[in-house]
Amino acid sequence: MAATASNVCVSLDGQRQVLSNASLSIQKGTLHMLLGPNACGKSTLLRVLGGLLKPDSGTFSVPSSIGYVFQNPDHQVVMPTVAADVAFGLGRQKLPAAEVHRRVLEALRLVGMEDCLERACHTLSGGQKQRVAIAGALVQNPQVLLLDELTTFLEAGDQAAVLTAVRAAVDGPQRVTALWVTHRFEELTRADAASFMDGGRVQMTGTPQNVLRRMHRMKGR
Ligand SMILES: Nc1ncnc2c1ncn2[C@@H]1O[C@H](COP(=O)(O)OP(=O)(O)OP(=O)(O)O)[C@@H](O)[C@H]1O
Repeated sequence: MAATASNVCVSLDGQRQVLSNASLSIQKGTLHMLLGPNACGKSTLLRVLGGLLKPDSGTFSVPSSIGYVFQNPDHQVVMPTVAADVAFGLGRQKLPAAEVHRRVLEALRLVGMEDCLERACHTLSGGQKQRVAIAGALVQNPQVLLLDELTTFLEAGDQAAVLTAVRAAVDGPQRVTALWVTHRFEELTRADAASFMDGGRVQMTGTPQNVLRRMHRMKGR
């Protein structure tokens, strides 16, 4: 498994339980989608896996190299040009300039943005910016990508391009594992597996088709 959570409990405000024995297993090299109603705890579980929030109890296991991409790329794409932004994450590694260029280009190729190296970030569409944010995570060679509602603000064309970029990272030579939180049922068609959360715990994990069926049954009740 690339990432697991086992009986994770989190209470915020010192009392209300947001995660209640949440358990999840993500297979290596898969795109795994996490769905569920508003406020059921999806982002909180992602934050635990990303090491941003310490659970009250339970255990979790993720590799040391994780990339995290959030809903709003404006919070993550901070440099003036695409190349500078993607290279930003490599800054601490003090790599030779040629190596930085090679890795930036490779990451941009994966997300289909290699022709935009010198573009000013403020001229990009929302979806292009989101793909630059994904490249910024990929350039650091993560084993796992944690992706929180990447397409909420995007139109259909941009949404499809972002999904294709993540699929390329999962299917490419790096064989990245991706955990993708979404509200959009249509995105499930691009997933390898899915989990449905409700009430602070994972209620079901299975094929995207089975999870979709279960969600439709619940809606019909
Ligand atoms: N820092 C915080 N302090 C207090 N409550 C919080 C905090 N972060 C999240 N919550 C609450 O925890 C619950 C779960 O939030 P979370 O963001 O994990 O849900 P979600 O399933 O991702 O929701 P959505 O689909 O609406 O983004 C919500 O009731 C939310 O208001």
